[in-house]
Amino acid sequence: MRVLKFGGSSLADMACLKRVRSLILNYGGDKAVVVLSAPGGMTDSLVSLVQIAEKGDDYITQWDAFVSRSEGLRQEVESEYGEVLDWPQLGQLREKLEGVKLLKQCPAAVNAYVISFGERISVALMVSMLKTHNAKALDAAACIKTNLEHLDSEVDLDRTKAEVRQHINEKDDGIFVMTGFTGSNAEGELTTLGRNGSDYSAAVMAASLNADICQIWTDVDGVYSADPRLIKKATKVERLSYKEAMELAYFGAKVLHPKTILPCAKTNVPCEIKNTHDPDVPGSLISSQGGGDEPVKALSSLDKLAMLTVSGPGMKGKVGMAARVFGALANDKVSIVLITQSSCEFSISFCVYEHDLSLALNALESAFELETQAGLIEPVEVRKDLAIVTLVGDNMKSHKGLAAKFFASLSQAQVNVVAIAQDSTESAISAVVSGDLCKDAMKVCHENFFTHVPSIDVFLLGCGLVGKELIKQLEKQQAWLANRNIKLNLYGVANSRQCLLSHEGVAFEQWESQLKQANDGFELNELEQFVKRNHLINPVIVDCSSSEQLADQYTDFLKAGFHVVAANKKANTGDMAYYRALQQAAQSSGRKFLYETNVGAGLPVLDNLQLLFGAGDELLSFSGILSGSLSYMFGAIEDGLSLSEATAQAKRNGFTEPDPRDDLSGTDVARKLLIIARESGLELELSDIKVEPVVPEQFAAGTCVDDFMSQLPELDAAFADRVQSAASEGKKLRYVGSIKEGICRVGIEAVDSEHALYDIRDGENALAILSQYYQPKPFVIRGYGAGAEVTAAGVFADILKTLSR
Ligand SMILES: NC(=O)C1=CN([C@@H]2O[C@H](COP(=O)(O)OP(=O)(O)OC[C@H]3O[C@@H](n4cnc5c(N)ncnc54)[C@H](OP(=O)(O)O)[C@@H]3O)[C@@H](O)[C@H]2O)C=CC1
Ligand SMILES: N[C@@H](CC=O)C(=O)O
Repeated sequence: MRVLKFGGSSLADMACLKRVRSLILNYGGDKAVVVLSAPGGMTDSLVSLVQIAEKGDDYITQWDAFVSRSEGLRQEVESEYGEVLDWPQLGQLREKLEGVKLLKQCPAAVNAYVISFGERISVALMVSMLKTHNAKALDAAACIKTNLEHLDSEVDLDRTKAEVRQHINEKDDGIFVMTGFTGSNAEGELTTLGRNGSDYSAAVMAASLNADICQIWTDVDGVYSADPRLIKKATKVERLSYKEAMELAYFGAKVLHPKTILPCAKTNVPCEIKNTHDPDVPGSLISSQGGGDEPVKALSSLDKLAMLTVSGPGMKGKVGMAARVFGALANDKVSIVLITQSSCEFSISFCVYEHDLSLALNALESAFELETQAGLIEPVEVRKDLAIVTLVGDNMKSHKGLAAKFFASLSQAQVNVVAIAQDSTESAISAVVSGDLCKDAMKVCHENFFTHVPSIDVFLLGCGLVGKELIKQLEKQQAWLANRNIKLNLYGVANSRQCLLSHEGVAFEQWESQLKQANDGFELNELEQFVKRNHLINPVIVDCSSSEQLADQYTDFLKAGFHVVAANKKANTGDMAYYRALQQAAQSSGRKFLYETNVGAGLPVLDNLQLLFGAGDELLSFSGILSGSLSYMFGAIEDGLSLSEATAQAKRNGFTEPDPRDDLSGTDVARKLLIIARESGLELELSDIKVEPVVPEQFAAGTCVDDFMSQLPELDAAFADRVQSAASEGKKLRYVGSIKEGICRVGIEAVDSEHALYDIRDGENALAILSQYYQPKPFVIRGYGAGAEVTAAGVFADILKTLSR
């Protein structure tokens, strides 16, 4: 014997009904009980008719639509399969609705009658469609026995078993078609099993008949690792235990009615979820064996919850307080979703559905009226808009560290945990979180437990030389990233005037033209809204501008939950208080502030220094060439170029700062030296760095870049003389930064062929770090220290570092 249940979406129209007919014939075998829901959307129409009638309003438009849909289905069936017998009496239904309208109220028994009408229509249609196969209608009211409640009633399994066996005996073959969602009480009155209760009807029938299987046919392939509407990457779970299925159904897996599993579990009947539209795809099988070694099977979430906390001195050590709290709620039929209690017994917190909140508050108010007056119980504390995220898996008990991973994931998603609960069998861990963060929590947990494809969500500010090259590299590396299971999305690009944000991700081939059409410039608020709306969990602001105004906002970026990756050196060379504030903001927000390219462009300078200092090393002294453009220019001048020609060439090569005066004034090198000094623990300001500029200070002041470049030839002769005079002594000029005994200097040095920096030219940087661990020979880093490619590559590497803990 098999039990097959078809939901409303599988019965929505004639095409669906015909598909279900053939599924019954293919999957039902010789002997099957088929349980049917109402045609999709029909129960909603009936509920709405009751609501309109209860207000005493005219419902004729809705009624006509209901009749036309029902009669339309009947005509279609009759034209192909002959007369539909036992067609439900629409006239009687109308009479009931008229009564409701007149009285402006709908007794529960009448309500049950009206809202269960759709199932009767489905059964009448299907029995007719299967009359050639001798299908018989089975009266659910005669079989399924419930408690006295008319709505949302509970099935009495023992009585039902006895009744079912009266109607179907072991020897009977054939197809029995039964209405889902309904039963009858001890008074013989019609009852309903709660919305979507047809699954429950099917499970009860399967249990009563000790069926071989209970198949729930629906519009999805099975139970998913998370709700696929929330998590696009959710995957089907092929095998589950009854317990896993129950936890999932209870905590929000919409594919299963929470009450469905218990009857099957009690009688050890396997339950299979199958897709009506894709029957060949294997479904999810729920059985006592469960299956699979994975410690975590799925994640579920439940929203629209409120948490109530009952507390006060009268709670402590008082026997029976919990019983009174929950007794009061049970009396008023408030369902409790989750409970936690503090170990000091001072308070009990629990979650209820928001629609039950006022009922719960009233119940508690009357139960504890006297204690509240006496100050023994505090007024009940309420938190609304909450959700529960639950991790489910029978094998969790044999794996350590899953709870830690769960809570680390929530923290990674910047989600605060309001309360937690774990069942003693360790097959479910739940966290109560703010409702608006539920999707973020689900996304990160799903990523960490199932897909293992972490995402990085980039917003690029500044798309000049370095920024543009970065976009090229991001595009080029997409396949490399995909191979390593990393999803790197570029969600926004901005220049100083415009900001392009795209929900689908900025198209690599079109970003320039699209940015041109964007209206306003970058605003942090807008970016925050964008991240919220799109539930992005690893947002990174990448600053490839040289804007001071952006650098001043980094602490706000970090506090707003963004990682910050900066090629821009202005933030780290602001005043010392801001430098400290940045480190502090990164630490307290749990977000990263990364700026490897601030010194040596793509060379691994700062990372190495931080690791060395972290391991207890101390800087003794530093000396090096820190400017790629000056390294290039000084070499080019040795080869015969003038200062102005060499500067223009360095600019064309992308080695100079956006304003080359920053290089020639020594400011850019001073900034880098200051950053090295600060990283090594010196508390200095930019003004503390002693700077000898390449060009006189007054020469650079006041003019714009173009004027400066056109006036620069005035200095060519004097500079050529200086280079020449060094050469006559066998020396070369190098622009060197040094730290000795806490004093930082940058300036031109003439070095001979024995000097380590003699050969450093063509854009190369060289850094010699003499430290406690690296002496008497220093730790040396050498390589190209400027240029769009190496810098963008360094920025890219920083972006990838946001994934590491
Ligand atoms: N070149 C190199 O080798 C290295 C450079 N760097 C650093 O990289 C940064 C970028 O250099 P580079 O690419 O040459 O500079 P560019 O001048 O080529 O590009 C700067 C970009 O920043 C944009 N921008 C300016 N202000 C803002 C703002 N408020 N909001 C958003 N965008 C803004 C500009 O927009 P618009 O066009 O509208 O002005 C432009 O797109 C600099 O800070 C530099 O010090 C670091 C290491 C090495
Ligand atoms: N202008 C800078 C670029 C890197 O920071 C340089 O020349 O080194």
